[in-house]
Amino acid sequence: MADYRKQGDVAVLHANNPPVNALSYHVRQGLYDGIEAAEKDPSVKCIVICGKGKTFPVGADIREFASGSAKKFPNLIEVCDKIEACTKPVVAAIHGFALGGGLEISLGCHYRIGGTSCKVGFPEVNIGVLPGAGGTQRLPRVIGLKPSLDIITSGCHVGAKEALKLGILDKIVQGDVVTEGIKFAKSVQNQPLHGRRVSTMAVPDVSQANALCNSAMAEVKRKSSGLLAPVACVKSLRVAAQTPYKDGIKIESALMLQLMTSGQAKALQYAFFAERLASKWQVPGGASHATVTPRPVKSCAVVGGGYMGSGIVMCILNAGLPCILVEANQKFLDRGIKMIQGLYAGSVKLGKMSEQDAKKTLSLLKPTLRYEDLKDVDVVIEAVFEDMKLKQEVFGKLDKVCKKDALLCSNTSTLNIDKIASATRRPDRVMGMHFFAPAYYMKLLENIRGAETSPQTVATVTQLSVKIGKVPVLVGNCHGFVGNRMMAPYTTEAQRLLEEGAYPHQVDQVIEEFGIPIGPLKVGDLTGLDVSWKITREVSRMLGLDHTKREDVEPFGLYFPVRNALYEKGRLGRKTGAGFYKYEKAGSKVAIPDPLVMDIIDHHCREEGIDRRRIPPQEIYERCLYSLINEGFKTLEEGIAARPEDVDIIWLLGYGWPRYTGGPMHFASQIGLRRLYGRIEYYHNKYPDRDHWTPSRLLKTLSQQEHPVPLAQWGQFASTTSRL
Ligand SMILES: CC(C)(COP(=O)(O)OP(=O)(O)OC[C@H]1O[C@@H](n2cnc3c(N)ncnc32)[C@H](O)[C@@H]1OP(=O)(O)O)[C@@H](O)C(=O)NCCC(=O)NCCSC(=O)CC(=O)CCCCCCCCCCCCC(=O)O
Ligand SMILES: NC(=O)C1=CN([C@@H]2O[C@H](COP(=O)(O)OP(=O)(O)OC[C@H]3O[C@@H](n4cnc5c(N)ncnc54)[C@H](O)[C@@H]3O)[C@@H](O)[C@H]2O)C=CC1
Repeated sequence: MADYRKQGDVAVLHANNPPVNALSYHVRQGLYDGIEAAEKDPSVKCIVICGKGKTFPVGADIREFASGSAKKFPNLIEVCDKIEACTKPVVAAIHGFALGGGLEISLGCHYRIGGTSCKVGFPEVNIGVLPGAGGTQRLPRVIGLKPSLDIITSGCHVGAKEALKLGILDKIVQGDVVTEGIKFAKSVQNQPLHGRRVSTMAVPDVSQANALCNSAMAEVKRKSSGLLAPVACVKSLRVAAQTPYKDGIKIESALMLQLMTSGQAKALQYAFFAERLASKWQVPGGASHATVTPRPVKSCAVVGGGYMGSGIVMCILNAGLPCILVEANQKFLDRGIKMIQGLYAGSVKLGKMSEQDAKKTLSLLKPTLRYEDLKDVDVVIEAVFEDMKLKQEVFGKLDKVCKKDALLCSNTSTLNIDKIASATRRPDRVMGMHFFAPAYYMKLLENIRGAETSPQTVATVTQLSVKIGKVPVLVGNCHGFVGNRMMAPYTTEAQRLLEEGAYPHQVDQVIEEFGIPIGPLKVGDLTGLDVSWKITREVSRMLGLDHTKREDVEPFGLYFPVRNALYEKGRLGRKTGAGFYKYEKAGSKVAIPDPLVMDIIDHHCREEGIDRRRIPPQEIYERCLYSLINEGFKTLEEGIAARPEDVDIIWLLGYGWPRYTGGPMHFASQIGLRRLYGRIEYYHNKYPDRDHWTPSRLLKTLSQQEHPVPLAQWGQFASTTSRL
């Protein structure tokens, strides 16, 4: 797994473990043995380490953390030390990425050169660990403590130019990096190695170590409260400044071992792989990402340039695809274009994009009022108002004007995809593409497969989703799909708690302490109480209910008396400066608990004869989160979600669920399914009229197994009639 070849008097060691040359046991062994062989061979004068295929090694093999193989001899520390101790010059020739253990290997080398587009970094904090093969000890010795703190605690990638400026790279080379590495190695083969072994160097900005580390510690605690890895990184970097390498590495190892076995690291690593699994779809009948070829997409169109549509247009333009935007009238078209131009101007102002690139990107946009202009596009994404009649009208029109193999997609957040598709003569080429707001920023795409959607449509939409920078999750068709469906019991319970004894800030505090950045009632204020009021009215209408009658809507979980009372008083949320909270002024972000709201709630309870009680935080926590999780299990048992990992990715990327718990399903596995089922059954008995407390059959079955069933096997117990 590391190829050894000689080119004249240069030994070239290629890490060879496709696709990203992760440093699994055999690669480490190969590198270790290669250095030993080169050292022993008198004809070898210098050594080049590089990566086969598309990249230099991108780090330790994450899967080996759980299996324990990461510790097996030679572990990565031993490999890096072996390289550094070599008596012949060793040059790292970096192309693609040198991340984590890959960068550590290169810091063990005596020289580092990189291609113009290479990137380096320590992304370990993202998977709950630290650069534990000397990274926290060697990097500050090369570039100083301050930039090391930034790079290691942020996990960000550093481009070649910046890496050269910092001193991580000794040279940037054009052309083939291995050829250049060989040339470079020959040019230094007679240079003394004294001064090139990083572990022997001093940290340059050591005098400021305390001040730098104190401020970095305060910053990581503020930014990522509760996360173990960034704190351990700062601790380990402080040690680098204070102790010789041989002692520092021991402390780094001890911190690494603690992190490796932490629940946070397991959850974050689970999330890493779940995210990569998401785009690997399969549908009943067996067609899958591996068997179906997507159609090429050369151009797109978006119908409706409002809040969502304009963001969707930007995703398409950013991917370098031409996009037509259709609006209902000139006024709204102008508004949409202005919104898009404004966002690009903002990016230019912030230095995220050059003016020239913004201009070039915007030149791909073609605004129009004529549906006929869409006749040649490959994919249309509709983002008009959430109204079935209107969407059917739009799809009917699109079906007439678009070429027959064009795909027609809807950004609906709740509506029935099959009903929308029924307005066309091509239901096999209709799909949901549920973007999250703001669409240009949020990574998640919930792609909804209708009953007649063809596998090739799924393949094409999945490929397009990846091209526009999203993580696509394929789900089945039901009201709210997976994400919004699970949101419903969560927000319902949050509001019902208000009637029983809690106030908005008490509910939100519990949820925010759990790690969801904004509690459900603040979210209510953010989206607008008028919006949720209208949704309740529409859903009630669809179900043939009178939304003003408690007896009608309560059994369907559509009874929100506190929200209604606030709405009727014109408290529509942030935008009016008052909702579940008060705000300094309309549009302000800081939610302030409002005694007036507490009076409204108390008054409502008196009128209804409800004895308010003190609700313990644990009850708030369980009622909001466990009801949501129960619904997640229902999406699995019905085959709406294909895998628990998909449910988790939807909540991690779409709703701000804390990544260090892995997502609602992974979190459930950590609670223990038996215990979870017991609590859900308890609330079901207490609130038998609330359908969302009916325990999921899948959860019940899993909870009754003699031994806990690993999450990856839950699917074997779910429905055989997948609606995906
Ligand atoms: C690199 C990327 C940016 C590439 O992105 P992209 O091209 O989009 O491809 P992907 O789809 O992401 O990936 C393709 C494919 O590869 C898989 N993959 C990627 N990275 C890894 C990996 N690191 N390990 C395993 N597999 C990986 C990915 O899953 C895909 O496969 P698929 O899932 O089948 O589709 C991007 O991939 C990326 O960002 N990757 C992650 C990079 C990363 O996080 N690197 C850091 C890893 S952690 C690390 O390096 C740790 C260390 O620094 C130190 C380890 C020290 C160990 C020492 C332990 C011993 C200490 C104790 C001694 C004391 C003795 C005692 O007392 O016992
Ligand atoms: N707002 C949000 O946070 C999210 C909304 N969605 C969904 O996205 C869709 C759009 O929502 P928003 O962008 O928020 O609404 P919006 O009100 O901001 O924009 C809708 C746009 O559609 C245009 N429009 C209406 N009829 C049209 C027609 N016949 N032809 C062309 N354009 C037409 C309107 O002029 C308006 O600009 C809805 O289905 C909504 O459920 C999905 C995810 C999140």
